Amino acid sequence: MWRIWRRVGSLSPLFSSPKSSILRQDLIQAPYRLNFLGILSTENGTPATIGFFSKEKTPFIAFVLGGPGSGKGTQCAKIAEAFGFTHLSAGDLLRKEISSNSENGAMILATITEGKIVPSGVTIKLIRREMESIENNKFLIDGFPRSEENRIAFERITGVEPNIVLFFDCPEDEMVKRVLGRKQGRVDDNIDTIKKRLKVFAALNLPVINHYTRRGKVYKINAVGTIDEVFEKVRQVFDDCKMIK
Ligand SMILES: Nc1ncnc2c1ncn2[C@@H]1O[C@H](COP(=O)(O)OP(=O)(O)O)[C@@H](O)[C@H]1O
Ligand SMILES: Nc1ccn([C@@H]2O[C@H](COP(=O)(O)OP(=O)(O)O)[C@@H](O)[C@H]2O)c(=O)n1
Ligand SMILES: [Mg+2]
Repeated sequence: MWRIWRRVGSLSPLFSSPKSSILRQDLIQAPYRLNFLGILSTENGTPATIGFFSKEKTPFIAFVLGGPGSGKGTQCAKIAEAFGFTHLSAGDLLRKEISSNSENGAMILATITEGKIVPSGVTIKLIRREMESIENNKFLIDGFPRSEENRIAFERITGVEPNIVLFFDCPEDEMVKRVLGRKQGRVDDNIDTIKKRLKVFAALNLPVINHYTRRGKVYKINAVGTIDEVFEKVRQVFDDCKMIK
C-alpha cells in the first residue's frame, strides 16, 4: 500500500502550529500533489500506486542549517552515529557531481566558486536519488534548503516538510576562522568566497530559518564551544524528540 505524501497535520502537535494548514495551502495546490516521480496523488493519500514516501516508509527528516563553517557537517556525523540517521550533505552531493563529470558539473562548480545557490531541481534530484537508494527512515539533510526557492521546490515535489530543523547559530568571525582552517581543498574556502557566502546566507537562508521558526520547528543551537560541548546540546534535542521512531 503506497502513499506518496505525508500530511503536515500528522506531525506531533508539539511541532505543528495551528496556522499550518493555511500556510500549506499557499504552497501546494490542493487537492492534488506531485510526488518525486511526477505522479499525482489525492489529498487523502489515495489512490496509491507507487511513490517516494510510502506509509510504511515515511521518513523522519531533519534539515540542518547554519552559516558556512558553523559546524553542520561535524555535528551531523556525530548525530548519525549516535542516533542512526543517514547524513546527506547537499554540498557533498554537489561536489561529487562535479567530480563525476556530469552534464551539470561545470555549472555547479561555477556556482559554488561564486558562493551562489545551485538551481533547486539539480540539488533535489541528487537528494532524492540518495533517499531512494538508502534503506533508512531517518535523514539529516545538511545544507538544504539554502533558500526559499530550495524549500518551496522540495515541499512541492515531495509533499512533505521536515519534522525538525536544527539551526547552528555562530558569529561571523568564528565561521570565517573555521572555514579558513578547514583545509579540505575546497574551491570556496577562501576569504573572497566566504564573504559572498555569508551575504548569501543572510539574504537567502535566514528567511528559510524564519519560516520554520514560525512553523515551530526550529531548534536554535549556539554553535560556539568545543565540538563535544555543542554536541551535548544537539543530543538533548534528539533525546527529547519523541517523533523519532
Ligand atoms: N565547535 C567547533 N569548534 C571549533 N571548530 C569546529 C567546531 N565544529 C566544527 N569545527 C571545524 O570547523 C570547520 C567547519 O566545520 P564544518 O562541520 O565543515 O562546518 P559546516 O558544514 O557548517 O560548513 C571544520 O574544520 C571543523 O573541524
Ligand atoms: N542547497 C545547497 C547546498 C549547497 N550549495 C552550494 O554548495 C556550496 C557549499 O555548500 P556546503 O553545504 O558544502 O557548505 P558548508 O556550509 O558546509 O561550508 C554552497 O556555498 C553553495 O554554493 C547549493 O548551491 N545549494
Ligand atoms: Mg558542511
